Amino acid sequence: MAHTVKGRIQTVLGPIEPQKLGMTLTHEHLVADFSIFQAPPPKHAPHMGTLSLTMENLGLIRQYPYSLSANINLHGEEEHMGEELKFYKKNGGCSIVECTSLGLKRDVGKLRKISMESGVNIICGTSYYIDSTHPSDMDTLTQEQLVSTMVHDITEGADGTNVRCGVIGEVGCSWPLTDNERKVLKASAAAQIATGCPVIIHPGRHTDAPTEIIRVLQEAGGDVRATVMSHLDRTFFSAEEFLEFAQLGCFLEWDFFGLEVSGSPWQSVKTDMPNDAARINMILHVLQEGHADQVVISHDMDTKHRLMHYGGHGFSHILLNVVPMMLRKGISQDDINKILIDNPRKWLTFN
Ligand SMILES: CC[C@H](C)[C@H](NC(C)=O)C(=O)O
Repeated sequence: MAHTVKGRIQTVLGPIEPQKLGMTLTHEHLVADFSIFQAPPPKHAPHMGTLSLTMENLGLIRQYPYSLSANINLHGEEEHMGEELKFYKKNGGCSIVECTSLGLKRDVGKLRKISMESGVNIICGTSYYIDSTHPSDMDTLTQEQLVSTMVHDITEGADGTNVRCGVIGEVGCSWPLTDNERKVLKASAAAQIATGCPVIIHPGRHTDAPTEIIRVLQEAGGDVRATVMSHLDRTFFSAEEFLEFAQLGCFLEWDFFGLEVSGSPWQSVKTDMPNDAARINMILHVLQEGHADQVVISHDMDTKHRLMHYGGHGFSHILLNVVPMMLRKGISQDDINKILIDNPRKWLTFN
């Protein structure tokens, strides 16, 4: 049967009607390996790389989550992920966009199993992550070959299964953008044109990166209004930067809710990671300037220590802790519904 998903949303269990999507986290990981991000240990704990995830070590791990090799590979956590998603559903959550793309050890068969067991809709991703995770033959792969891989993942199935991808992304970009990442961006735009599938981007760590990426996508014919720019809470640091970028018309994503440690191996001394209150304050400002239809939020769960099983905030953090703080800070329930329900639904519906 022809692949007919126009006007619907493609989950790992098949297409659904948009009104079935419900409350949605737009940038998460359930099955992925982020070992490429292993960071050096702090001087006071030179051997932390081989520690176990225990209560005694949790304080150290929360400060240096990417310095512990056991913390940055989510494979093998499927049972705990299933328990997390059942709790998420119990708290009103309905759907999750799982943004593990090629280069992060995606396994859509495991995602299908987690979705079946938890009752939570999962939307999985295609395209390629950052340059350092590209396949060894990326230099010789043509843009047409990249498009073909993405279109196959969307229309036939990924990883040798019949599980079809419902987003193109997260598409990985470094700073500066490499030639192969530029090729992948153009291929992602072409795959979007060919299938009507939405796009989600991981920008490089520079305030100029998001705008450059949008320009590349637009020049390749991409639909900016069906595109999410991720990680803006670690990329923009002033209201002016957010508001100027919002004029371009894509979705803006704050997706590190629950990460409340000031530092990270990649931030400079001038770009401290915000806490949740600072994220909400900036979102409130963007809403007040008329961009309520462009905001989406998530946790970007990419390490074990953030799971409840290991003493973390879990996938229900936004619903249980962030939403009440948003209301206390003056964000209306209508705008919260836009952020968690309406905007994800508009973004994820195939054109
Ligand atoms: C998986 C995301 C990257 C490790 C990194 N995360 C943070 C918190 O900075 C990023 O590039 O966003």
